[in-house]
Amino acid sequence: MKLYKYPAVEDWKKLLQRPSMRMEDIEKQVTPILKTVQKDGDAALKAFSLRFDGANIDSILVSEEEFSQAEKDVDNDLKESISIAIKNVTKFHSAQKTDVLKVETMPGISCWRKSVPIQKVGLYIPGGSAPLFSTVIMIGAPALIAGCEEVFLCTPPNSEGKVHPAILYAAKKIGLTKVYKVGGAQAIAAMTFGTETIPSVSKIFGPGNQYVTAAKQLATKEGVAIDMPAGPSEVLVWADETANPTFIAADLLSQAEHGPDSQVILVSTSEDIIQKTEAEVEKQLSVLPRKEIAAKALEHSRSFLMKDEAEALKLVNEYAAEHLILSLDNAEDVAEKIINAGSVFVGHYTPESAGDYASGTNHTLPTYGYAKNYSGVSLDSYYRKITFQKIEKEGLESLGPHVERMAAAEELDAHKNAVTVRLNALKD
Ligand SMILES: NC(=O)c1ccc[n+]([C@@H]2O[C@H](COP(=O)([O-])OP(=O)(O)OC[C@H]3O[C@@H](n4cnc5c(N)ncnc54)[C@H](O)[C@@H]3O)[C@@H](O)[C@H]2O)c1
Ligand SMILES: N[C@H](CO)Cc1c[nH]c[nH+]1
Ligand SMILES: [Zn+2]
Repeated sequence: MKLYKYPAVEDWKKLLQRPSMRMEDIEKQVTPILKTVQKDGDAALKAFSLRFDGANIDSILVSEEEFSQAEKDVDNDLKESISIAIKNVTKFHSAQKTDVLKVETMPGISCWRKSVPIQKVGLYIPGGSAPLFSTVIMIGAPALIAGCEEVFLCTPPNSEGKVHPAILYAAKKIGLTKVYKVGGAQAIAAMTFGTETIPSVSKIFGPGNQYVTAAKQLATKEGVAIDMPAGPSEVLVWADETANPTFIAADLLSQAEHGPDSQVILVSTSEDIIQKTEAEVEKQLSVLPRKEIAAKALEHSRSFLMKDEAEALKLVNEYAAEHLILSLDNAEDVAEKIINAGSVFVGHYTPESAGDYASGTNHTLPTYGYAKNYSGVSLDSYYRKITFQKIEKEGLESLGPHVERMAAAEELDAHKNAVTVRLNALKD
């Protein structure tokens, strides 16, 4: 991790850049995949699975037998942990339900807003470099809590054409039994256009690599909604002199190990903490099974020595990290001042991994600085909010003349007439 001491504000934008490929370059690779799936359907899905995953797929839909085998292959300890994760995620997301909001804006005029679940949603579960069964819980459980009618998931097969048993186990455990063996941009294309086997959906959820994320963004041009751009994982740790370098190094490596295009950032006003953390990162990295992946991510990761807390706060908000860890003595106070982040982990004993798996918050979060304008997945992501209104006769009598006047001023006589004919009827 390269260290930048007291970086000048005018250099921040460049120094805080993510390592991802340029969108135009990825689009060039992804667009032909989308077009081919739109044209050739299942045949294209099978061909891309062979090309990108080395898998020969017979049936794209996971069978009952595969689910039963998965049940046997997942050990009881892991089943217990999955249950706890489901319980906490369900508890946090169920609490996000809101009542119908009804307001009488004037006597005789009622306006209300109701959350209505999106009917057809497709979930993408990453599986290229690690089988992220925790994502099944994160984006599957809220879909069911919200009451979405059709919910299914797509995930890449391994080279034997199989889906990891924990993905199938977690899916069945939360009540999802339609799983399609297809990954990457081709899965996003299938959920966008539909194929012989996979139905098209109204909204696509789920994180993924740069190809998946670019495909999701392109899917929006076809009228499909997406949760958000949730690409390669990132974490920013802001640590003061009370932080423990062993903890911080572990947190940084936890996201660096996701992929070579992940990025981790350390911010501190203490050079001593930065140096000790760098040493710990080297030590812990050397024994990590995924050390090659993590080492690549560290090549474009950075440490920033800042002159004071105010400057550090500005830099942290400018980066808009997917995950922000506040390893600070006054972490709770600082948390109040965070305006750009996907999810914030407050205090020395809040590892980011807890949120990845089981504390209750959602791990599907905006990356690449999109935390400036997008939220992570929550129960709300599965609803549309529909507004309603009912106007009684007395309400129209008091509001109607104002609407007539405004419509006339906009020179929209038909709008005005829709009120006038009713007011005239009331006078008769
Ligand atoms: N932001 C979030 O909320 C969040 C959450 C979990 C994971 N993630 C990220 O998700 C990503 C998962 O990535 P992954 O690769 O392990 O799995 P993945 O399932 O996203 O992607 C695997 C697929 O990528 C496609 N692919 C691979 N190389 C390709 C190429 N050259 N051209 C076109 N397509 C290609 C293949 O079809 C393959 O099936 C990681 O970057 C991880 O950090 C993000
Ligand atoms: N850190 C990822 C989100 O960026 C989520 C995850 C799943 N499993 C492990 N981690
Ligand atoms: Zn993670």
